Amino acid sequence: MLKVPEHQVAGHIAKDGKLGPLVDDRGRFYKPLQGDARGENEAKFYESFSSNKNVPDHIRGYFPVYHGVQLAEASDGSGKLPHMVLEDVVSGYVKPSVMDVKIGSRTWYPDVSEEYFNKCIKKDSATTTVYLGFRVSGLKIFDCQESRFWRPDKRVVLAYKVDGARMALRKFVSSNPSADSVPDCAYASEVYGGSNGILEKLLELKAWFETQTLYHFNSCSILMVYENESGGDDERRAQVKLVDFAHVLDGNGVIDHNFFGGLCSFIKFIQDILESSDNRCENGH
Ligand SMILES: O=P(O)(O)O[C@@H]1[C@@H](OP(=O)(O)O)[C@H](OP(=O)(O)O)[C@H](O)[C@H](OP(=O)(O)O)[C@H]1OP(=O)(O)O
Ligand SMILES: Nc1ncnc2c1ncn2[C@@H]1O[C@H](COP(=O)(O)OP(=O)(O)O)[C@@H](O)[C@H]1O
Repeated sequence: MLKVPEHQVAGHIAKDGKLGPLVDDRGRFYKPLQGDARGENEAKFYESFSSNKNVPDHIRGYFPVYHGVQLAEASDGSGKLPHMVLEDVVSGYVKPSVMDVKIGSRTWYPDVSEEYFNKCIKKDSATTTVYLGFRVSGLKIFDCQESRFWRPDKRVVLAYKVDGARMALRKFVSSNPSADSVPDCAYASEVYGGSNGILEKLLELKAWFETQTLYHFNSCSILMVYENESGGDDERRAQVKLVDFAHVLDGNGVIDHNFFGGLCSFIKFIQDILESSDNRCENGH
């Protein structure tokens, strides 16, 4: 039986009779193909990527595993529709904190319709996309002090300016994300830092983007996840995955400078948070 994902933070959501993704209880995420070119384009990307021998193995891990397209009962009650069957990135997490960050200083790309171009330009300038090369698209953080999830309204998230984006990235690794007080960044060193942390993963991705010319990842997001349930091994299981390939184009031998630049800018924000939280620990507060 498919159900609405509990931890989806952005994009089209399967509620109020709308079309959106579903999950099963075996770790799979079913993303419906939208009735326009977007769905087909994304499925085409997954097909191409899965069989592309030029993608290094260590880079594949940054993408959800693709299990093909299957007919499934759509969330909007319209009957059976084709869905891309993907690895559910948050399955197996008990209390995941999740954040979706759309990378790039523009979401439009050559040859889009004037209508789409105008829509993108408007959103890109109203958010931090143009200025920072990324924008926070959605987040849901487990507040360990309050023992509940905290999720700001979508309109609030899309209104973040530079300080808002920085604050969200600090809150993401804090034990007090919903408080009005300063986020404590209590988990920065475990989640962003360390050899299994998010920064290391982003740097590995960056190294690939320095030279890869296979694809241009327009309007694509980095999904960050980690666990808040304290298990025996204290493992945060921090993950970085790229999602949303509805607007990916062939790279045609050209570097994806839009994604690469945004990724570098994003990395700098994470490094700054790590540095400032390290200094706080060293100073004893
Ligand atoms: O429908 P909206 O206004 O929520 O916009 C969607 C965006 O949500 P946002 O408001 O930026 O959080 C959404 O952004 P996210 O995936 O949420 O970052 C997409 O841009 C989506 O367009 P597409 O599927 O990428 O072509 C956008 O969908 P379309 O409006 O293009 O269908
Ligand atoms: N493979 C996945 N596993 C788990 N969650 C996912 C996966 N893909 C997407 N999501 C969730 O769905 C949200 C929207 O995904 P996205 O592919 O951007 O959809 P849309 O095309 O509707 O914008 C993401 O922010 C994330 O929360």
